[in-house]
Amino acid sequence: MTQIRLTNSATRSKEDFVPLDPERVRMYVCGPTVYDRAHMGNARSAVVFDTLYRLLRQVYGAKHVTYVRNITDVDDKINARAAESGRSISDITAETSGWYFDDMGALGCLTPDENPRATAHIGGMIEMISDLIAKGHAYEAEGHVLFSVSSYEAYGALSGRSVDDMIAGARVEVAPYKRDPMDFVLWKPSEAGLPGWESPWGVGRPGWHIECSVMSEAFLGETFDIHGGGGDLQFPHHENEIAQSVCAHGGAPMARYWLHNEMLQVEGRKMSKSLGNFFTVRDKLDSGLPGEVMRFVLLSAHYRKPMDWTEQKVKEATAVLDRWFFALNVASFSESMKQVLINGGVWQPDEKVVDCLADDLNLPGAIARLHEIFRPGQAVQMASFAASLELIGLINDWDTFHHFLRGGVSHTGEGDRPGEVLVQELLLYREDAKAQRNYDLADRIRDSLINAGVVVKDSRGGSGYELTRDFDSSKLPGPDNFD
Ligand SMILES: Nc1ncnc2c1ncn2[C@@H]1O[C@H](COP(=O)(O)OP(=O)(O)OP(=O)(O)O)[C@@H](O)[C@H]1O
Ligand SMILES: [Zn+2]
Repeated sequence: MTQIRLTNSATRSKEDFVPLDPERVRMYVCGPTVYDRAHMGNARSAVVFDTLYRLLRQVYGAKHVTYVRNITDVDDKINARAAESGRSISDITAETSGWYFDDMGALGCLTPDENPRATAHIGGMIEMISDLIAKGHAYEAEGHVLFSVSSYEAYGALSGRSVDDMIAGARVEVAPYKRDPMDFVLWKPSEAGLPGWESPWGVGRPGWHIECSVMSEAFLGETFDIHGGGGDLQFPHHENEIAQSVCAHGGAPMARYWLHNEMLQVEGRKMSKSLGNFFTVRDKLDSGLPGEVMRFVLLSAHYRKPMDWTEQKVKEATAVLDRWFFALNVASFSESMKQVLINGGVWQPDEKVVDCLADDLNLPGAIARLHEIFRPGQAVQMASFAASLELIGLINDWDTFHHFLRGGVSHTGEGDRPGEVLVQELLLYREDAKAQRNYDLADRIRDSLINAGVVVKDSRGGSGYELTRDFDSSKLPGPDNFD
């Protein structure tokens, strides 16, 4: 089995990934606060963890991986948006989360196995908060419940900072009801007009951090394998999640591997809603940019390095995908042909691509390898090439594939001649036939190619071809002729 290695923020080192239970690999990722369209920075996080999810499924089997990503649908930014727009909170959160799934889907992200909403877990939050109070890790003050940071010795271990550094470096809200400025809110009172739930501390609503502790436990248990999110969440959000979970669970660790994606930047600063320096995924989709191109741009940098979004990168990604998708030839890799290739054992991602991904999600390396193995017209290689693209989410279904080519991205392949795509299709079809030991069919396909002026070159790795000067595409039969 491929050994995955991951850089664990908690230990600041690259480690062998060993799941607690390989039959049930568990990952939790902090999802969106739903009051606005996702911007390209949010998309980077979603795409990175989607790619990790795909790798885990490849290595451990799709049935053996559980991916949970929450939806924060209770938050003061949502309340503010509702107040200024005159719309109801539930309208806004329902619409925005729908957008999120649509937009991330357009970027080839699989829907996580569980997508819990904070508001469906308020009961669990009240329970965990009561438990933290009972265990002496939290206290009530003026209708608020606060987590007492001094009650948890390891506070700050994830970000590797001392409490003093944290106070200096963060905008810590000083409030009269806090015993210590680092203490953070688990529960706060809600005035009329704001969302509120009955609790032992009066009508109120949860602070942000508690939802992730509660929902990860609900779906993944007290200790699970991977916790992910953007590097901007490492402190204080993840530090606080750990404090809550570890203290509620009698010292059991929360997640064993903490992964953080670096930020998508605009001129050196984090793309963010609050700075206003963002564009949304939807803007780009509406302007006609295919989701595959956006995903490719996002995958082209290492997830632990900051990256800028530039038009040059978009141009390059478009040119590469255009060449790749054209060579993969739309028509021949039909879903049924793919099944044939799968059954014949031909549809397997390239081993070195998998190895690159397993090495702390080295996507630039994986993409370099894809350039290396790109062999238009060589069926077996192209099947493995396509399976590799599928593994990193660049091909999801064949409709997406068609949509990309219809998306007005013109073909830039060098030197292709009319009918050449059909030659490639027929060669692929012949590879299938061989994989199924239907040599009679394979020979008939070869003869028809020779008849049209194609030199078929068989080698151990698959078949290549050359077009002679007499090549006449009108003499080629369609794959259907062989049914
Ligand atoms: N510029 C960025 N680059 C990479 N990931 C980001 C970026 N901005 C936010 N994220 C990540 O996107 C996910 C969803 O975050 P969320 O909806 O809370 O966005 P946000 O942080 O509120 O956005 P903003 O900072 O723009 O207000 C989180 O995992 C967060 O770390
Ligand atoms: Zn979280």
